[in-house]
Amino acid sequence: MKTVFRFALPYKWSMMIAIFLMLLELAVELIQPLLIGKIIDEGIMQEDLGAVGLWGAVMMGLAFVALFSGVVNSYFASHAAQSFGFDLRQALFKRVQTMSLTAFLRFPTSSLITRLTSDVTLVQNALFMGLRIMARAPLMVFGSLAMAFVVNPKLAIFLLAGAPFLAIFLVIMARKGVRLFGIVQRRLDSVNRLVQENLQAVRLIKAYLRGAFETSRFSKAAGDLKKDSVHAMRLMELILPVLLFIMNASFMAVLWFGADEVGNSGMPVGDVVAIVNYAMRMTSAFSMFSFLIVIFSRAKASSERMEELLTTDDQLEVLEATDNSYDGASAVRFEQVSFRYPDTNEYVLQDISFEVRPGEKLVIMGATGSGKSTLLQLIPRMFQATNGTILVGGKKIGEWQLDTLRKMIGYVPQQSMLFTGTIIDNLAWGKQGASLEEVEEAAKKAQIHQSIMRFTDGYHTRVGQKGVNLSGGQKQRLSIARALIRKPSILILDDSTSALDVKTEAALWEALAEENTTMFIVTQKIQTAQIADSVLLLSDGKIVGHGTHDELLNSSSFYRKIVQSQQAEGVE
Ligand SMILES: Nc1ncnc2c1ncn2[C@@H]1O[C@H](COP(=O)(O)OP(=O)(O)OP(=O)(O)O)[C@@H](O)[C@H]1O
Repeated sequence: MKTVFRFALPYKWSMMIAIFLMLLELAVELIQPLLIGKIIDEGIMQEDLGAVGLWGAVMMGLAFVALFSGVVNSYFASHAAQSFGFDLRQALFKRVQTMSLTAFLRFPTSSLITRLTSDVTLVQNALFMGLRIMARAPLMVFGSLAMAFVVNPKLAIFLLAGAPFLAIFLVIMARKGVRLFGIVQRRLDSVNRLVQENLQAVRLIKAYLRGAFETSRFSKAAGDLKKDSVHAMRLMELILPVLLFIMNASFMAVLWFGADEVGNSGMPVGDVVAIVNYAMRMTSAFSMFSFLIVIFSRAKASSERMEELLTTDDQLEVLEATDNSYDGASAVRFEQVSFRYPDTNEYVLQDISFEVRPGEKLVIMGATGSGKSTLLQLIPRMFQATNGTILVGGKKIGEWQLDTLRKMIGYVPQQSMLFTGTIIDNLAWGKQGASLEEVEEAAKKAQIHQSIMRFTDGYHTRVGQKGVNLSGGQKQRLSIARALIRKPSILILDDSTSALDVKTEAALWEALAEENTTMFIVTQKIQTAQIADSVLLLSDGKIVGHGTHDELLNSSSFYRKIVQSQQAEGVE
């Protein structure tokens, strides 16, 4: 909890004022029964109306102090809790932004969403409730008990008798609560995951008529959430009846023994009334406890989940730079690189060595799952190579500042990803402060300018969520334009031209030829391989051929088979 509640420190003054006012409110409440006792003993029993008036006026005055303290306490408690929640959410979001892909594999997206939404809200509410009433419950219990002893120790002893049972019971329930609410939050992760997947795959689900199947999957996840929530809440609901039972037993003992003492030993009635009043206050404080235990168990479970995210150590290793200059000899060079994904045993890339010189175009081909995307992701250090060395501009990639390295690279992933907003927003996203001219220039090169101009609103056409109102080829070209706007020295196209027709693709290569950009192109199309400077053939994570189209035609049966299969399909 420490890491999470550190974010509350900047609001320590608001919290301290809130706590002070809470204590003031509490002190007033603790004095009230004493005054009731005085009204009875000095006023009613002595038939002294003046004393009733005096103590009554003091009670009213104190009630106003309590009212004022309560209102101002809420003001400061809300400020501290809301600001804490805001800062915590920002910090978590920032953490997610800087997290490596390795860490992303550890935290599924749905779980990240729950952590940034529901978990933050639960902890934020706990802080608010803490500042409003947390200290009240225990202090009210101890304060009432202490005051009861001041008034009449003989009767107060009955109130103390149940305390050890209550304390043990509450500790056990709090521990169980943290565990059970941790499970509830994980169930919420699963529900979020299903909602997210279903919303993303809405077309697929409709096309495959899998709506009913997905609904039943959702019912199962939501049912599990309900079952575990009910289980946790039922257990928590046990707290109040048990507390009330113990308190009522003490209460009865006070009344029974008190009545006896008033009759036989002349104990003042005011003492009994005051002790009964303290017992009632203790009971209400205990019922507050049951509520607080639920809130704090949930908050503890949630803060542990956030802490895991905030403290996960996944910094990419940065090597000491030996030389800052870009030697220009080779744009990218792999030296005996092997890679396996974190927490897996199998190497998906083995002993990969090749070199691409500045401005050259390398085409990577291979069967599905042969490691093409993985290889490309190593260049901008999305993942770190397990063995071997990768050099960019003659320098080990670990020696580059991550920002500098990534600024040099335009990366177009296999799946085009567009954000909700206009086309221009999406393109300018590639480079902060890009001008309209730069956007248009990139769009022209990516062969998408004319399509954009055909839209009624041109560059200001709104793109639906994930680009739902655009064709696959349009999305791909917009993604390429977004990468080109950065004027990258290295352009990585991971099967990003698959939806383009032959003519458009040829026009794209022609436009890109004017740039001195080093290109890595994953494709299945032989036409693209023909215009590349070299072709790298991958099979099961190993290089099985490397050379120009003509060289491979002579040397590689693997390559000839690809060519023949495309000729057979009439692609050439
Ligand atoms: N996050 C991951 N964790 C573990 N293994 C992974 C992960 N991503 C990919 N793999 C495995 O790595 C291997 C190579 O995958 P990769 O996506 O690089 O292949 P690819 O050649 O690009 O395939 P495709 O042409 O189908 O996109 C596959 O066996 C895949 O199962």
